[in-house]
Amino acid sequence: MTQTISARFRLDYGDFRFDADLTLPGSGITVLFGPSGSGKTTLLRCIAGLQRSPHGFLSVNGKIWQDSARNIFLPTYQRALGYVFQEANLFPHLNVYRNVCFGLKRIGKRPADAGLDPTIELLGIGHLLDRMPARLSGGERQRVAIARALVLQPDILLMDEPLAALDFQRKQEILPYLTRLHQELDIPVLYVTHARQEVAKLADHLVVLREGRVQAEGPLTETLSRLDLPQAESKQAAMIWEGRIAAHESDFHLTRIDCAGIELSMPLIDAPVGTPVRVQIFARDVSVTLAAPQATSILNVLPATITGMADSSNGQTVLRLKVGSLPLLAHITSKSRQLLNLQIGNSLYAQIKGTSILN
Ligand SMILES: Nc1ncnc2c1ncn2[C@@H]1O[C@H](COP(=O)(O)OP(=O)(O)OP(=O)(O)O)[C@@H](O)[C@H]1O
Repeated sequence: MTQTISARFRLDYGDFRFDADLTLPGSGITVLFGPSGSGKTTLLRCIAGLQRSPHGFLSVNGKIWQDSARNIFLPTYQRALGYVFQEANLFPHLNVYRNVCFGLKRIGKRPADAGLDPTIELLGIGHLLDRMPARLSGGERQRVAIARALVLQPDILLMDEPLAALDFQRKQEILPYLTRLHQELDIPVLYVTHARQEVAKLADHLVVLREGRVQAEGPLTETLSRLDLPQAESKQAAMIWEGRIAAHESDFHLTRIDCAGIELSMPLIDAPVGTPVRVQIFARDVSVTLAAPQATSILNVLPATITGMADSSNGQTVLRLKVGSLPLLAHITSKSRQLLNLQIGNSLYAQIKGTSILN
């Protein structure tokens, strides 16, 4: 069976035209990113069959859900999908347990057969089963909504800004559950967000939409390191590295992590050695030096090679570096680039302040 999602949709709303042709991984989290009105929800709605693209094709891990050329269009209820919205939309008159089990009757499954217990455990809602929705926090409500979608054992999970309605604190509470979901779920998840923290924590694959078209698409680090996209120049430009906790230096409140053989020092992470982590390194926090500094306060000085360079009109240059096998972006002034006479292929050192790296 082909473990991919093939989606081709063309839609005309008059002022807005949506035209996308995507082949996405059949597992992991694909984040749909893009400005307001770029077509992220439209894409999810086409996948769900809530919006019918007259010229469309959709297959999800080998199952054809739409093929306009052959006049195939499965209505939403025949598509094995879970859809989680910004608002949890729980039934107010049913307790958590009955909300979670609500859709099971329709698909003819009993709770035990639907893998209810692991889902409840995964989302940490076991202690809430008797509660009514009015007595749940926003984050708990969303966890229930995700559980309700997952017990249906869908072939794909669609999540449209599931954290957008939550305040900062609630977001921080729910993110670890989504990270677990990410590690344990083997169905594909399409996840719409505007929030870079969610991209950093959750994305395996990134689709950047702009004005109804796919501007870029690919594995996370590959896409984030593309210099031809406006995001490379933005103040928020960052690279995500995956690694494991190698050691703690508790006296200094530091943790050392190992990312594909590269060791980084960063602020203490409260988790055991060996725990997988994702760290975010902002391009604005990376500087370069041609010679290894002798005495520096900067803890992370990493041998690197320049693999790409782009000057912007505002006197800034974006460098794409390779550190071992990992890509890294650095924002420097175009003046520094000129003074150091930097060229593609040069070897140098990337310097990253330990305190600037985010977990
Ligand atoms: N049913 C519809 N009829 C006409 N236009 C529509 C319809 N649905 C969406 N649009 C238009 O399509 C465009 C894309 O909308 P969509 O909701 O997909 O964007 P989005 O990227 O999800 O935006 P946001 O981040 O604000 O949620 C918008 O210009 C919107 O006004």
